Amino acid sequence: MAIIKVMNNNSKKSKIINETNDSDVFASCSFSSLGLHQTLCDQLKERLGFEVPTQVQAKAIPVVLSGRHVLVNAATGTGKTVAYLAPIIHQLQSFDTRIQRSDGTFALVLVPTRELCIQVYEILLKLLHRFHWIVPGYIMGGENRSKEKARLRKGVSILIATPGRLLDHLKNTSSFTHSNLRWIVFDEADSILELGFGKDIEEILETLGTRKDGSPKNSSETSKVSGASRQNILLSATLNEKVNQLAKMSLENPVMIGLHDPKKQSELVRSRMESVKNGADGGLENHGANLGSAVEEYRLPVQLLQRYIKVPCGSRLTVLLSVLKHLFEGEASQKVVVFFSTCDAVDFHYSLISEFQWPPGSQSEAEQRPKFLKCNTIRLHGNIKQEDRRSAFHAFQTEKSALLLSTDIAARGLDFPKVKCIIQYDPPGEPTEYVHRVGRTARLGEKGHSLLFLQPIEIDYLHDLEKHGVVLTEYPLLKVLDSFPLYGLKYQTKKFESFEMHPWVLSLQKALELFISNEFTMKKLAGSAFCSWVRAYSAHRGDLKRIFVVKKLHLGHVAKTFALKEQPSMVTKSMQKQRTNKRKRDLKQQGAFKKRKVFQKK
Ligand SMILES: Nc1ncnc2c1ncn2[C@@H]1O[C@H](COP(=O)(O)OP(=O)(O)OP(=O)(O)O)[C@@H](O)[C@H]1O
Repeated sequence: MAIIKVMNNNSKKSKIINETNDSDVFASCSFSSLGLHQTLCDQLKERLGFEVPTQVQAKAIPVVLSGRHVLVNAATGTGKTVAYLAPIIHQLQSFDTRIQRSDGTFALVLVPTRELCIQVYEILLKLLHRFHWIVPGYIMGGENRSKEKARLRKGVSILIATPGRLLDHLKNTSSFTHSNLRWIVFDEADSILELGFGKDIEEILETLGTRKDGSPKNSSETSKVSGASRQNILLSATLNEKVNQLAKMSLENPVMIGLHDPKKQSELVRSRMESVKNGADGGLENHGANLGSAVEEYRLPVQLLQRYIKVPCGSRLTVLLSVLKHLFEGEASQKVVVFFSTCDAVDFHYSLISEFQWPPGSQSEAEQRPKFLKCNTIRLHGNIKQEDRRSAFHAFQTEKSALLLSTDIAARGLDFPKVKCIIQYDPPGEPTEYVHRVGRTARLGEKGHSLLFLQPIEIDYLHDLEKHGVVLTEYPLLKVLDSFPLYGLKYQTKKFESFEMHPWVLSLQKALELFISNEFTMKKLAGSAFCSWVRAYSAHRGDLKRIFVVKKLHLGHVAKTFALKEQPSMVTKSMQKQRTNKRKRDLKQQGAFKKRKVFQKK
């Protein structure tokens, strides 16, 4: 019963991670006492400023050093990256014969996004400063393939990769040596499958010959680490069926770290017993992980203040802008992330925030009027060019005060220092997504707060979160709205039937609509954002369709959230597109295209 033993040991050694004070976040031991080489401990201190390990590092490092397969489940921002990088580096530097570039790749770290790829690579670079013979590298979508090929040909000892690009090189780069591969790490394990990389992962594991038994595919291949078998490591802040799937696919008799609360343990045992009873299993020791199907209780940092804003659809935009204004005017250095459901929505809000001025006035005084929001605004999403994505990511990392508008690209694993507030303007999909999004703040014991926007018709989402032990309180919106001065108008009464009737909201909405209607480019952006937002809303899956019901939306009110006076005709638009396509097809068939070209040349 190795799994249970380890979990019992862990629960004796440490307290639950989600506490606020340092002694609960950090372990009372040193990195060297965990068995790490002194030079590596020095690097952790000098390059990263890490004096002592976090609780999860203290638990995971010895287990990774032992060579067992591991599943680490720990809250966001608890230091999971170093928990696997440090022991891998320790092992690599300790080989009797120094490894060489020509030995190829020893460790592979799979991550779901390009930004996370760069982030892990940068930490790795720092840790390897004094181990120059261990070569770090990364391969990911959007980068130059031939340059990557050249790097792989020369040899990369520790390779960080996104799954699609890795598979591409496994198939097409014959000089990519991986016969010495000893570690495969799945960072943000649940997300890798959620983002649709499932097939790629199966193929990767098949190609690398490491489905569970860990033996290299070709036993005749000489291995630098002969005798040592493959070790697979899975890390995630949330557990769900996807992690279960990946664990079953890749882990053999794993040690579970973080699954130490009694509820999870008994779930694990129960689901194991059921499998045994059904004849599908032989016992706890000999099989892959199974996390059971019970509803998982999420572990969020307790210092995280979680609130929701219940706001009618038509007032969402004005409320968002007001809350942001309140935050940025309240504190000199403020770092906020706002999550949107689509790239178009990010683009629209980015342009709006960058250009909208306040108080409203005539065109002639436009140059003197200040911006409504005085903050450095950055945007990040998948349709931005790779170089711009990279610089946006770095800009938000280094800025002391900034606003990041992003899709879920920024939800997983990204470590932006000092983020104080997370706003989920468009609600997340699965509750796990909620956890990862809010996990960008309140990291490693720091303070942070989060705001979830919900329309009155969506309020049941709170019950879904409650099932996972996540309880939110209501944000004092009225107090915030009342704090804004109105130009020329006075608040008649403090009681409004709905926020839509609040004088501040009314005047701001009017100014926004005027601004959009006068700016052709903005109107176009708003139209595209509206269409993609409705499409994303209707794409909610499974159980969430019960809460996010597109038919219950008043599209006129949705238009108001993009400061449009009326809804753009999505139907007409798509019909027009269909008609144009059909006309083109017909013309092509008749050879009319050619004739027209000849005619034009004349
Ligand atoms: N031992 C340590 N001492 C001080 N700071 C640390 C230590 N370990 C990690 N950190 C810092 O804690 C933060 C969170 O670390 P990391 O990104 O590895 O967390 P994570 O658990 O992987 O989070 P997520 O689940 O969001 O991916 C980072 O800023 C990192 O630099």
